Amino acid sequence: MPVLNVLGATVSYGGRAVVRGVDLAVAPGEAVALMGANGSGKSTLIKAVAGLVPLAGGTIELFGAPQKRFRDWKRVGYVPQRTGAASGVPSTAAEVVSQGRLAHRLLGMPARRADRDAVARSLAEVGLEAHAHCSVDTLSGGQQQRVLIARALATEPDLLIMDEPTVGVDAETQAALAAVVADRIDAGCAVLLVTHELGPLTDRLDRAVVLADGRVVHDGAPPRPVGEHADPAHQHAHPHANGTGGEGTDDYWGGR
Ligand SMILES: Nc1ncnc2c1ncn2[C@@H]1O[C@H](COP(=O)(O)OP(=O)(O)OP(=O)(O)O)[C@@H](O)[C@H]1O
Repeated sequence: MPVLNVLGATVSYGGRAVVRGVDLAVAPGEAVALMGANGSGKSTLIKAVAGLVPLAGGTIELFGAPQKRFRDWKRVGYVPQRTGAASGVPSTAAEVVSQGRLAHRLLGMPARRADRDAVARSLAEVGLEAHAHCSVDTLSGGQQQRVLIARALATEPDLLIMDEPTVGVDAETQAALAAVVADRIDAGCAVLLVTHELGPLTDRLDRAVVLADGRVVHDGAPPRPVGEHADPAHQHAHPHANGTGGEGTDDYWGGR
């Protein structure tokens, strides 16, 4: 049974469909990259999976349950895109990461030792144990991004959904975070990762799903960086940018 099964999903903003009839299944322990040009609908699709935007059509099942009836959100960790962890309300890194434990706690009950341990462990995993009691608005953008990753890890999810989690994070830290996620994959956690770059987690990906204009145009082997795409300094051309070639096109996918 897939941990995630998206069938014919359509999402519209103001009557404009930006995700159009997407099918996407993720098996237990599978690591899937969701790729495609800017504006192709990647973030919108995973927000729909996380229950943050409604479907205009199709269905989403989580762990075999229709999303509408799904209540076991502690099995799902979500790292949003580059919003920053600072909310305007002063919160420490540990407080933000504690949000990842809310679904584990009984209503109105204080954090138990298991909750506190999970928060401390997750902060350590992203290398921020020394910053636990710092207000997140005093942290750098990359550190704030790591706080959001720690929050999702603290959930101890069986499905980890991440929207470009390492944007603004330096290469060394990206490699460390990839190792943390790889450990979770080894422990049986499924991963759905929105990414533009073939980063240090590439070797651990089982599949890549590519969207173009809200539709799936590839579902299969992850791309292998070849030629100029292998160069980290290469600027990927996006179809939206110049009307030709780019990620999510036949050009990028070797003329399939
Ligand atoms: N809240 C919103 N209201 C209206 N339109 C939106 C909203 N969010 C996204 N869109 C539009 O929906 C389309 C898909 O956006 P989405 O953010 O899902 O793309 P993406 O593939 O994640 O892009 P990127 O790689 O730039 O993050 C875009 O045209 C975007 O402008």
